[in-house]
Amino acid sequence: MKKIAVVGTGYVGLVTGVCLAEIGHDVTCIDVDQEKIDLLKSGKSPIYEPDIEELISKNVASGNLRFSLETQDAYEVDVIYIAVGTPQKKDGSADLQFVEEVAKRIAHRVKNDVVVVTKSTVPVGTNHFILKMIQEHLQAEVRVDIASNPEFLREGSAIYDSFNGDRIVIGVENDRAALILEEINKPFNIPIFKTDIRSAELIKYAANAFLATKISFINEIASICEKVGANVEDVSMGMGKDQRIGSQFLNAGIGYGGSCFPKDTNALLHIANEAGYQFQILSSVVKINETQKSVLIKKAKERLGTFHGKKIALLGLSFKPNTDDMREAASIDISNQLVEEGANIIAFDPVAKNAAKKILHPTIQYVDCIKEAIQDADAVFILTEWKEIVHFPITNYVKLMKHPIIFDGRNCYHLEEISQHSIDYYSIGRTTSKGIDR
Ligand SMILES: NC(=O)c1ccc[n+]([C@@H]2O[C@H](COP(=O)([O-])OP(=O)(O)OC[C@H]3O[C@@H](n4cnc5c(N)ncnc54)[C@H](O)[C@@H]3O)[C@@H](O)[C@H]2O)c1
Ligand SMILES: O=c1ccn([C@@H]2O[C@H](COP(=O)(O)OP(=O)(O)O[C@H]3O[C@H](CO)[C@@H](O)[C@H](O)[C@H]3O)[C@@H](O)[C@H]2O)c(=O)[nH]1
Repeated sequence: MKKIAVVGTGYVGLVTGVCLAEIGHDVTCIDVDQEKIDLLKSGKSPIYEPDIEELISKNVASGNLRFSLETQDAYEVDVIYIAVGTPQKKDGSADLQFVEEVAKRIAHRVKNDVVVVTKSTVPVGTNHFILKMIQEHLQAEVRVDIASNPEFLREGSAIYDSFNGDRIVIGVENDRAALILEEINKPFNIPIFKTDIRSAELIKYAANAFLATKISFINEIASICEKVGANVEDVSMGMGKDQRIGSQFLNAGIGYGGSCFPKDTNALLHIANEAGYQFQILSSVVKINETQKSVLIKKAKERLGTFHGKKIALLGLSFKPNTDDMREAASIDISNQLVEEGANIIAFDPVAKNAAKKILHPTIQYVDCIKEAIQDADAVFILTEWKEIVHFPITNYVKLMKHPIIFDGRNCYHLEEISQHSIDYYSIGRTTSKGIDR
């Protein structure tokens, strides 16, 4: 059992802290955000993530887990994980201000030997920059080792992913740090891949960029499918059955969003550029994703002519299901454009309503059920494949809408089923269904 501090209690820090406590470590989760710490102390999670509140209660009760504002005591540990944000700067590079701040605070606070582990996604060279910052500001005579331990969890299945990951990557430069990291992670029973620090840092960006590439690739195949009358779902299925390709991350849609792919692809382009290399594939991946965000609007404009005065229902607002995260969600650009062109928007999301209210246009109305959203709507846009939307009976669109027109950005419904109903149905990379009586 190790005494661990996790600095930053966002999606990654909170999940990391909770899971490390669950496997028996003594964990203090630290944040500078008083509101978050107060909420966590009351047993509530500031983020929506399946199973997290149960694990928080269980581990707080067992004494393995506690939450703290930034104090001296909180740093009296063997290992400190850095899990603060590394958002995108205007030039596309990663903003390291929070990481730098934490490094300085560690230097001022630590009183015993520690290993500083970076979980945040950071450009190559950042772990060494962190060590330099700590050494420059260190107040006590202690040994500080560093390790890169990039995180691969997905939002919405973060706890599951932490216990079922394909690998744990550890970048180290000495045996002491390697041994401590191996010991900490052993109970997860996940293969550990040990490498040097710079490679570990790059693995994270390369993995996200590759997944983003798969998505942009299938989105381009979807556009070709629409032109040649093929079905992207079958193409994707047929490709994915080849184990060298793999079936995951080949779902065509309205592009990737979220807190990671958009910022990490741009950061990697910046890293490559700084190193004097033009990463051409990745530049295209990013451009294709930008274009993909507008395909639904384009289809809708062709069908409806104008959005002015139209009642449009948006189903699903978060960047993907099972999360309340709105960062880089497709709903942001799409709703902004619809509002700008005079549409009246009624929105439904089973979880992200409150998060959406903070960033979407104030004229948008929110409702708590799909039926209410689509009642008398001129058109429906499906932006997130929440199970509530996927399993919503198709007959309800016919019963409740004036003249059912659906623009589905996530291919939620089977074409065969939808074609049994009087619905105009436009999806991605599949033929348009005009319904039985048209
Ligand atoms: N969200 C994901 O799914 C995911 C997955 C893998 C990796 N990552 C990476 O992990 C990092 C964190 O991402 P996130 O989504 O958890 O971020 P987040 O914005 O949800 O959380 C960051 C937290 O750090 C806190 N913080 C900032 N400065 C601090 C300081 N000086 N001391 C203590 N706390 C401080 C903030 O208050 C916030 O609670 C990023 O580098 C991200 O790229 C994220
Ligand atoms: O076949 C697919 C798969 C995903 N997406 C979209 O891609 C985005 C990202 O999805 P996902 O990867 O499931 O979510 P994240 O939580 O952002 O997780 C990614 O980003 C994290 C942060 O770096 C990494 O840790 C994870 O491994 C990586 O999957 C979402 O908008 C999805 O709708 C598609 O369009 N098609």
